[in-house]
Amino acid sequence: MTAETRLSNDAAPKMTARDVSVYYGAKKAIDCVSIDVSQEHVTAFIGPSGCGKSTFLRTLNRMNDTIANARVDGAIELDGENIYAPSMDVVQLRARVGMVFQKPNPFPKSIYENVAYGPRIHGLAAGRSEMDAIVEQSLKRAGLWEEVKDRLQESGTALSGGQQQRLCIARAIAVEPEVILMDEPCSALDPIATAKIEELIHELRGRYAIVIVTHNMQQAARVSQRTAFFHLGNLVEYGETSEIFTNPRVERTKDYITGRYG
Ligand SMILES: Nc1ncnc2c1ncn2[C@@H]1O[C@H](COP(=O)(O)OP(=O)(O)OP(=O)(O)O)[C@@H](O)[C@H]1O
Repeated sequence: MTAETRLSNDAAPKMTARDVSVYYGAKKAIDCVSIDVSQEHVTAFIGPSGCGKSTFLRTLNRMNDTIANARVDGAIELDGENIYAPSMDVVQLRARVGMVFQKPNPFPKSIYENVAYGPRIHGLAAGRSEMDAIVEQSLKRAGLWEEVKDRLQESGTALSGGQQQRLCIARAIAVEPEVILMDEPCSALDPIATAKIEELIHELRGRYAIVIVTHNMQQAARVSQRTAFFHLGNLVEYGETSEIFTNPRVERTKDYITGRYG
C-alpha cells in the first residue's frame, strides 16, 4: 500500500517530494518517498530510530550535500522550483528553508551577532538601525527577547539550553525563511524548555511551513496537524495528526503508535 502524498483539503503545497530515494554509498536509507508539505500546517515526521526521518528531512534543504557518500534521487520542489537544479544557489536555499538541530548550536559570538550574522551575509539590512530592528523582531518571534534584551552583547553559548535553542530559532527566522525544518529540537531540553519550544512552534505556525522530526509521539500529537510515519526508509502513512493517532489505516502505524515496537 502506498501512503497518501497529498491531503485532499490542502491548497498548493509549499514543498513537494516525488519518488525521493537517498543512498549512503550502496545502502538505501530512503525508498521512493513522495509527500507534500503545506504552508499552514506543522508536519511531524515520526518513526523508530534509524527509519530515515532525519535523512529525509535533510533532503528538503540539501543538507545531505554535506555528507560525502550521500546521494539523492527523485524530485523536490519549493514553490514549484526544483531545489536540486544545478542553477539553485544552495546558500540561498538554506536561508529559505532554515534548519534547527537536535543540539542547540549557537555560534561562539554574542547573542546579537548570532542573529545578525545571516541577515548580514544575505544583505538584508541597510545599516545598524535596520539590523537592530531585525535582531529585535527575530528574538521577539522566537520568544526570547524579554530574557535577553539587556544582555545582547553576552555570548550566545552562555545561555541555558532552552534559550540557546530559541536563539537558534531566532537565527533561522532572521533571514526570512519560508520553511523551518526542526530535527528533534527538544531532545536535549528539559520539560519546561521543551514546553516553551512547543508553544513557539504553535505561534510560528502559518507564518512558516514547519516540519519537525520527533521521537516523542506525544510531542507530535501536541504540535502538529499532519503526521508522516516512516518505517525502514518507507513513508508508511501520512495524514491528519488526529487520524494517525486515533484511527491509523495501516497496521504498521498502529503497532508503532501503540508502542508495539520502536
Ligand atoms: N552519514 C551517514 N552515513 C551512512 N549511513 C547513514 C548516515 N546517516 C544516517 N545513516 C543511516 O541511514 C539510516 C537512516 O538514518 P536516519 O538518521 O535518517 O534515521 P532517523 O529515523 O532519523 O533515526 P534517529 O531517530 O535515530 O535519529 C540509518 O540506517 C542510518 O544508520
